[in-house]
Amino acid sequence: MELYQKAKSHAYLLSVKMEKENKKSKNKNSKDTTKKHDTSILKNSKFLITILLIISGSALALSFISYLSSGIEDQSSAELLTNRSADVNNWLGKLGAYLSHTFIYKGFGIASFFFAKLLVHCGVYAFFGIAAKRINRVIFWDLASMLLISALFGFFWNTNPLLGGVVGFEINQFFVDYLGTIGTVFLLLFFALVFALFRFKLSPSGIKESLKAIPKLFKKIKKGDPNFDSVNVATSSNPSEEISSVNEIKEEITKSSITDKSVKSDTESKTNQDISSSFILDQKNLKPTIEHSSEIAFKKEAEKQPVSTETEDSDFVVEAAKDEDTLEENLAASLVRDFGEFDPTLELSNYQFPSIDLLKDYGTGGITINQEELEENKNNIVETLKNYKIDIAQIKATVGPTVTLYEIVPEAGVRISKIKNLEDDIALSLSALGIRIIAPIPGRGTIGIEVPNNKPSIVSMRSVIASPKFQTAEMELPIALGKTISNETFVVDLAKMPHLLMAGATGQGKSVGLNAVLTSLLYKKHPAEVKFVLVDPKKVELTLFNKIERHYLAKLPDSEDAIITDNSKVINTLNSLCIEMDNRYSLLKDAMVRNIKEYNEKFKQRKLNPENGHRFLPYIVLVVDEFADLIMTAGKEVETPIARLAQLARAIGIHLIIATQRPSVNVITGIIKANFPARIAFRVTSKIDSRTILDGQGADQLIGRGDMLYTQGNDLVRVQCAFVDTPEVEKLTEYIGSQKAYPDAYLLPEYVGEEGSSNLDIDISERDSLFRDAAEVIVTAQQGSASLLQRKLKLGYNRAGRIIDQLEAAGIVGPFEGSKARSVLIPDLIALEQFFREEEQ
Ligand SMILES: Nc1ncnc2c1ncn2[C@@H]1O[C@H](COP(=O)(O)OP(=O)(O)OP(=O)(O)O)[C@@H](O)[C@H]1O
Repeated sequence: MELYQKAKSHAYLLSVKMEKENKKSKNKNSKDTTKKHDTSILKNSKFLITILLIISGSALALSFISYLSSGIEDQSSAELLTNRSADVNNWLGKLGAYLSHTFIYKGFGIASFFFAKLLVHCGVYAFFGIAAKRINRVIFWDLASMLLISALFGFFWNTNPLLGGVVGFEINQFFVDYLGTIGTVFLLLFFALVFALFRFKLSPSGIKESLKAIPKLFKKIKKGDPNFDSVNVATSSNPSEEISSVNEIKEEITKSSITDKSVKSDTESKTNQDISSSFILDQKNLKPTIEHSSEIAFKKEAEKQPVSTETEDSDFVVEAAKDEDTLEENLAASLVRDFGEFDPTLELSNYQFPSIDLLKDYGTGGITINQEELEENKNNIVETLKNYKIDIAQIKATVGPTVTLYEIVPEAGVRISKIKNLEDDIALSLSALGIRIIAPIPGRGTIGIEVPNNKPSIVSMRSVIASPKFQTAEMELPIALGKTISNETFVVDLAKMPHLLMAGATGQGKSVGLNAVLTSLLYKKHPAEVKFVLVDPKKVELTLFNKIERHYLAKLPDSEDAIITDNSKVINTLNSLCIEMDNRYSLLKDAMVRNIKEYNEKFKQRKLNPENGHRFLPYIVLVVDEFADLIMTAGKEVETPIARLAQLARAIGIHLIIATQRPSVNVITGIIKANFPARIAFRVTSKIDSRTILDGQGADQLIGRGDMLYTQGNDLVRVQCAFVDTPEVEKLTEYIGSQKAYPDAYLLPEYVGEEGSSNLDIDISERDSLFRDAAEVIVTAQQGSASLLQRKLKLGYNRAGRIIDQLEAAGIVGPFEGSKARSVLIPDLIALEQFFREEEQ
């Protein structure tokens, strides 16, 4: 029975999904028909423009040729554009003569051909829909060529005004006036060199290589190397040389093929001859330009096509297998070249990171050292130890924001455990709370006694955010937790932790700690890079973050608030995160990478196709403010997904931060503890609690108000947590919230839990209050779909799904039918009325 119900709920889910997709495609279709008309007009006009460009470019080239051949004759008539009866020689009439005269004589000389070429080039590019970037490149280089060639002709061949045009002449006059003739020569040569270097991407090493290649080329020609292909020839500098050498090679190749394959049939040698003759014909057009080299490559491709040879036996056809085409250039590389790397922040490219001024400066500026206090404490420590016959060789104090560390080196022969046992006695003599003895301090060879300062100073969030250590941190998810005992900013990477457990008695600074974590991430990460899932059973602690919902928060598709305060919704969110985790793992598997960092890197380099479901993956940080409360109300239902996420989510960028007041073993269970190596302990009330959270004592000796111990599996570090007050968080979230945001919060995958599953034996008394209305909607529309109910009755997904199940149980709609909507078993409203009346009897 259970199985049947499960299968049914699954099938039902599918139907709802299909329904949605159908709806989407329908919407799309109706939009398409309205848009179709517009797009066809657009396409036609685009096509007309491209044709116009090609035709006008070709016409311009023809008129230039005609102008150059009939030349000077038309110069005067060109002035007579208004005179209809005037005779002109230009093939394109008066307009052709006028344009040619303007471009060639008054303009750029024969370099004006570049203009005609430019028109044709742009037309062809636009026709094939080649990226605007490449068209811009062509325009730039053609205009630059025009100017340079015009200037060169204007200077070196200034006897004929048609070569350089007025522009070439004027440019040179200008330079000659200011630089003299020799200066102008150098300048022009310099420009020509710069042009050659950038246009043809020549480099000194490239030129050297080409020079070196020349002797090899000759050797190959002499040997008649059949592998020597025409593309190599195209790079040689002298075109006439190329043509003759290519012909030589062809002869060589034909000769060798004849001698090698003398046994071949006549028909075959005929084919060879055909191919070689077409090859030679091709080489006639060969000039050392890029266009020609690609033409040759194209010919070669053509030669690769299957060649079917008919032998004497007409039934026997020999077909050579076609070679596979190879991609000349890596697709991803060409995409990156054309569009640049993918930028995840592009959608909110104007997003301004919050400035440090939003945070309050608590005016402490640093630590105030109280010499008297230091001296007194030192004497007390030395004296107390002396009372127990422990002599000290050396003592040193390091003043931190809340505690001072006294490092002592005992005389030789003193047992360390002896000092450790004196913890309470030292505390008594210093009459201070929270004395902690670290014996020995790992790696220092000393014993540490931490004594709280009389006047602790507040570590402001502002000071830690502004610290170079945080600002320059090269971490994925840097968190500035506070300052260590030696007053150094303490920055950790949440991505490395990979999950964080926070515990401490009430009022000891957990909420401030969570705010410090979130603030750090807000200062360092763009909204596209990190998303928060906030669970706040206390309902008041994290509400301020509501303002940044559409920037930084993630939520379930059907939930209204992004911040989850209702424990029953947490279960759905956690399960949804598990689905997101599974989805991300399959994306990673598909991309053949091991973690989110590599995946995003690959995605940025456009190596992953968004059409295959790939997308930029932001980090997801799940924050639970009161975990004990969750465990109390939901128990295993919460523990299982949390444990799953904790075990597996590290590689795919989901990190958990869990805070709890009660670090007892039934809250922080073994399975959770095992997966949370990074832990923060604020002050706790008992040694047992300290042991639960830190696997050792120490947390019970803290002094509270943000004094904490941090461990990542090995050493304990005492840190004073940075303090960030509610008004500061409010300012910060207001600043971010006032900026342009995404249309919605980041949507997690849909999850329908137990409550959404169907139960066919639904009791009439348990029917939804909208059951009757829903039945009417369904019968009127004759379509049994949950999304219809959602729309018409403005219901949430789960409730609509439940009503559909009840309708099925009542026999109003049929069972789930895959992609189709469920059939409606009652034909009209009258029959429905009848149905209800019968049911009531
Ligand atoms: N890092 C800190 N520096 C200075 N004072 C602090 C710091 N952290 C906390 N405090 C003080 O302690 C008070 C209580 O802190 P907080 O609200 O974070 O405790 P909590 O552990 O979240 O308590 P609860 O579990 O009852 O919510 C704060 O109002 C503040 O005055």
